[in-house]
Amino acid sequence: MANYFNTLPLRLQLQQLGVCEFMDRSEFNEGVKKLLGKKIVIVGCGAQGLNQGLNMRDSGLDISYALREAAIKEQRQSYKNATENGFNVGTYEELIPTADMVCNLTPDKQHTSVIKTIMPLMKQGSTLSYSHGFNIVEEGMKIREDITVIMVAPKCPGSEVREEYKRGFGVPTLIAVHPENDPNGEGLEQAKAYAAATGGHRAGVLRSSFVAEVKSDLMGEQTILCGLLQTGSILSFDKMVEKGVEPGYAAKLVQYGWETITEALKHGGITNMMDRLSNPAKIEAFRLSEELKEIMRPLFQKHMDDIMSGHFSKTMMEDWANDDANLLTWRKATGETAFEKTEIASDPISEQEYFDNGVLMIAFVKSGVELAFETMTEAGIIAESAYYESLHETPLIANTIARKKLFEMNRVISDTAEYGCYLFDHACKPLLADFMKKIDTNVIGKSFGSGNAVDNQELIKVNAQIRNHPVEKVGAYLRSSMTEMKKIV
Ligand SMILES: NC(=O)C1=CN([C@@H]2O[C@H](COP(=O)(O)OP(=O)(O)OC[C@H]3O[C@@H](n4cnc5c(N)ncnc54)[C@H](OP(=O)(O)O)[C@@H]3O)[C@@H](O)[C@H]2O)C=CC1
Ligand SMILES: CC[C@](O)(C(C)=O)C(=O)O
Ligand SMILES: [Mg+2]
Ligand SMILES: [Mg+2]
Repeated sequence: MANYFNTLPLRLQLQQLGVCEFMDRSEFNEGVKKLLGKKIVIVGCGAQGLNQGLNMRDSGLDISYALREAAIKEQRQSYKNATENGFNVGTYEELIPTADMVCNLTPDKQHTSVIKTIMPLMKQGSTLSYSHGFNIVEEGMKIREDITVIMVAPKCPGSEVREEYKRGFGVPTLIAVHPENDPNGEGLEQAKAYAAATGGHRAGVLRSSFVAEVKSDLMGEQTILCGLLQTGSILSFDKMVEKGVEPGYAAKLVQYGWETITEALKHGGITNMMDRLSNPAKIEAFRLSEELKEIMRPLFQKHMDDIMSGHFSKTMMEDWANDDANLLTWRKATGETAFEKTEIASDPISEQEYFDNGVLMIAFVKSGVELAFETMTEAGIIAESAYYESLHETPLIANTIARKKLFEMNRVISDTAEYGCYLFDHACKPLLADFMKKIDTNVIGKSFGSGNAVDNQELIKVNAQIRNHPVEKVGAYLRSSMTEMKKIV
């Protein structure tokens, strides 16, 4: 097999990268009707498998799980996930042959072996679904011509796919039909019904492509969503402790700080997050963010370039072949960091204090969201897709850190995302060494200071630059359709 994207002429590469149509809510008026009564078998009951299955069953669909025999025999966590939630569980041979749709929700590393095992069992004219484009695009997997191949990709960790659904909302979702596999022309209608079944239509659905999804997803997860939140967590915590802030307080400010400050982002963009600061603190956060953008831009561009060329995928697949040696080493090292090992203080921190004492964290979020958006759109990814993959998903990742720090984030995200997160973190921390030397507790751990007096012209200029960033423009438009979005903090 060869990287599918790299086999395309530039004309088609740009065409597939540019597939991105925001789908009006009225396009989902049929709801799940297209899949009602169909046998849907999910392979893999992990972060996405379990939570998508719960949502789809609650939406009225016939869901069961086909697990590998070892998982059933040893009653592994995936088996417990499925059976403890009352789902029918069987082997591939028992369930795949009668399935109308098979959802491959196993780890990306396993896709080629899983598809080779289940494809011969799939009935003529059935449908195969993915939630990430890696196997089709980066590995170039070929699927039997009679099988329809679709993608329904939540721009969200599996746990929050379920939590937002239970709140009566959903998560932004990219849907796609593989152009090489749509024999009956039914792929899009099936993908729409699947997205509605997960609740995605309540947050926003983009008609995308396998290429556009995989290239944007890899970039978002490696940079702003996981990589920079990991780097920012560790650097912010270490700086506070170095400067004498009580470690338990420092750990709590970071663990819950991302969720609190990005809740403001989720509802009102970078503008609203920055408006939660005093004028002097806002100007300082803006200054820090501009400096961070200048330092990190080459790294963001390198990650985008390596994703586009296939170099990232090649590097990660070399680790797959080496029994995930790097992934497991880096996962262990993350668990050994002082931030991860420090017990949080019991004293409460007010919602506003997370803003007042977290100016540096706000600068990290602003710089990372803007840089990821700018780098993706410069590389041909369309603004709506870049928004979902940067600004909107950051709070959803922050929710996982609030639960159990970086351990929880790296547990819930895919192994692919976790690997990319560590790659970024290892490169970014030394890049920010000189920047962090100048950081003091006035921007992380203690209040930036009282008073609100600033120079009018400077404030007007800063406010204009914040409000006029293109991510704010497309965000205001996309959030206007998120009428069921709920408060979390
Ligand atoms: N995690 C996330 O939030 C997101 C993930 N995705 C995509 O969703 C897909 C699933 O990822 P994710 O939910 O993180 O996966 P998880 O690692 O959480 O779960 C994988 C599941 O697959 C099973 N599994 C592992 N190896 C094999 C194998 N060789 N054969 C059969 N089953 C196997 C595991 O069960 P057991 O080991 O017990 O057999 C487990 O149930 C990926 O394509 C990912 O890129 C997309 C968006 C977000
Ligand atoms: C951010 C990581 C992710 O892409 C996701 C939750 O969307 C993943 O692969 O886990
Ligand atoms: Mg993602
Ligand atoms: Mg991903």
